[in-house]
Amino acid sequence: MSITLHNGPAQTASSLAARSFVLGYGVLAYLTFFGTFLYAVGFTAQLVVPKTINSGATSSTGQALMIDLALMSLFAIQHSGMARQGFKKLFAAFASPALERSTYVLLASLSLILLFWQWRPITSIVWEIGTPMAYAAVAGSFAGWLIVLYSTFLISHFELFGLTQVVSHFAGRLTEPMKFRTPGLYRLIRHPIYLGFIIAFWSTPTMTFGHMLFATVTTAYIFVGIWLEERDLITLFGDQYRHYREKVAMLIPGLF
Ligand SMILES: C[S@@+](CC[C@H](N)C(=O)[O-])C[C@H]1O[C@@H](n2cnc3c(N)ncnc32)[C@H](O)[C@@H]1O
Repeated sequence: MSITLHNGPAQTASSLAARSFVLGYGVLAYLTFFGTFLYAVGFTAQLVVPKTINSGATSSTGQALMIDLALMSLFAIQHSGMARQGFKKLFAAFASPALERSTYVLLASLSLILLFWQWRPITSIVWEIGTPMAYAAVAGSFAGWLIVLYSTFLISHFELFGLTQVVSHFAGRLTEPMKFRTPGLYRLIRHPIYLGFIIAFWSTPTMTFGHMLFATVTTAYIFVGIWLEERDLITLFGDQYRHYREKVAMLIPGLF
């Protein structure tokens, strides 16, 4: 639900220009996210895109390890830091809150683009699966990406990526804070988006050391992200989230 702001009949040209800027910025951020998402599929599955997790400039294993860990750390710091309520309050003191989610999405996408561009491959093989199981592994990875995308729609895709906020701002309405939702997969597990990522990153017919480093660090980061996110969700939704956490598994129904 949204609330209409009473701007009066004489909306000035400058306020229209400001609202158009916010809208354009949000659309640009969304398109950057969507392009980055599609590239991420190709990057990890090594399909279609020019630079993948197993290609690009080669360096010594030690150097590659340091560069890749630095790139993943940069993403983690940006992604987790800006997602916290404290940062959101700080942002609102300096800029329109309508821009907050889009800025978060834009900077997360840019740090991922940097990672894709500068990622150093480490191509020693950890496992290699022959056909027909190789096809199953590729299908598993695509299933993971589909779970991610589908789940974003379950909890409000366009709000998650900032478009709802900038469209509401353009229309002169205040958007209400994001609601707590538990449709579909969210009735089975609390974090289907993160589960989708884990499946997408680990399900591969050829696991190189570099790919395994990426999958291991991102999986560990997801567990830290869950801990931080659930702390915020309890602050925001209190007992509603506590009861949900008691009843619904984190990632695997019936296990944990
Ligand atoms: C990248 S999404 C990941 C959501 C969830 N952890 C998952 O893996 O499906 C992170 C955002 O979703 C929000 N969120 C998490 N669970 C939610 C729910 N059940 N309903 C609405 N928003 C949720 C968090 O507050 C956060 O802003």
